[in-house]
Amino acid sequence: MSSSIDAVIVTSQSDNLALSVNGISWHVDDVAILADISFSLNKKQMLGVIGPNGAGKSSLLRCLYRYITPTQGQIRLFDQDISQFKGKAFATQVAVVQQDTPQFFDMNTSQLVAMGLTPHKGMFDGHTAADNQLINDAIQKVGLTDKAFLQYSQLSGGEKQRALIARAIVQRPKLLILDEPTNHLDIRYQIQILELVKSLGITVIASIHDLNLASAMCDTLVLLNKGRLVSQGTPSAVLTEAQIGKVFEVCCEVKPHPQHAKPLVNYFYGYMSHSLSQSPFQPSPKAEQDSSLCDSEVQR
Ligand SMILES: Nc1ncnc2c1ncn2[C@@H]1O[C@H](COP(=O)(O)OP(=O)(O)OP(=O)(O)O)[C@@H](O)[C@H]1O
Repeated sequence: MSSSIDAVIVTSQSDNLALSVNGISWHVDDVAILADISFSLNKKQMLGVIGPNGAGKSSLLRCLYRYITPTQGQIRLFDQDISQFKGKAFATQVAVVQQDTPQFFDMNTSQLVAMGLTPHKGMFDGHTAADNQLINDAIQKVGLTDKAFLQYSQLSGGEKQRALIARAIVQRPKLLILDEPTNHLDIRYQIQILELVKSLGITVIASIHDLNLASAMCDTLVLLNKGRLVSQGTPSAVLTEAQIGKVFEVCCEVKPHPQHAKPLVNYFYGYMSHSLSQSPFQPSPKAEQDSSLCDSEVQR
């Protein structure tokens, strides 16, 4: 009796799983860029990948979208090993907005966004009215309607980024992977673009440097350091003062955000890691009074 109930529960959990990463490592010349990383992600959740420069965020995302093949371990997407997907089938499931936007496409914004239709089309298929509607809607969602017929090369860095996100929207993936999508964006578009991708109702994985943005927008976070997974869980579980202090070597306090109550990180200036040069700032009086605000290894 109890075993049949267990079986039902196990089935429903795996049905809800978008991605499972099991013990992946990636070595280059015997150097472990990623080491023994495991985590899972439910469907329609937004996962933020965070960590300092060089932590392995882009390398992990590249494994997920098959740009690189892990040396060890397995990645399953919608309960299928990602290595078993045919190229076009994978492109109907997964869209990617990479960190380094290509500087030159000899096409205008609308033509670039239309490229998102490619995995869904045969070689001689033209655009239908519904396709054109999809393209125009995506361009409007990222705020580029007035730049729809401007050459891609003439867009600003942030506009290029938004055009590439519109292309990914048109691709209608089940999983959207974004490598530092907010890199070139001003604060309005950082919030707007992440709210937009969240509103698509699909599974999203994004590497994000801004911990407060990651906290506000993501359901779950993966914290990497030196190629290893330090922590995975809700923003409250991952973004603790101790963990941020240790991994990023900064001094901070974490409080509930006044609007959404998820962690809000306030950084203190004047505390430097031993490896860095003298800070131009003095420790804040509040931080100085309360030594618990700083990890002892970080505090001078
Ligand atoms: N093809 C490669 N060959 C050798 N080393 C590599 C390669 N790709 C990445 N690395 C190294 O792996 C480490 C992790 O790089 P990665 O780009 O994944 O980090 P990241 O967390 O995305 O960093 P950032 O926040 O600076 O973008 C870095 O030290 C990088 O130099």
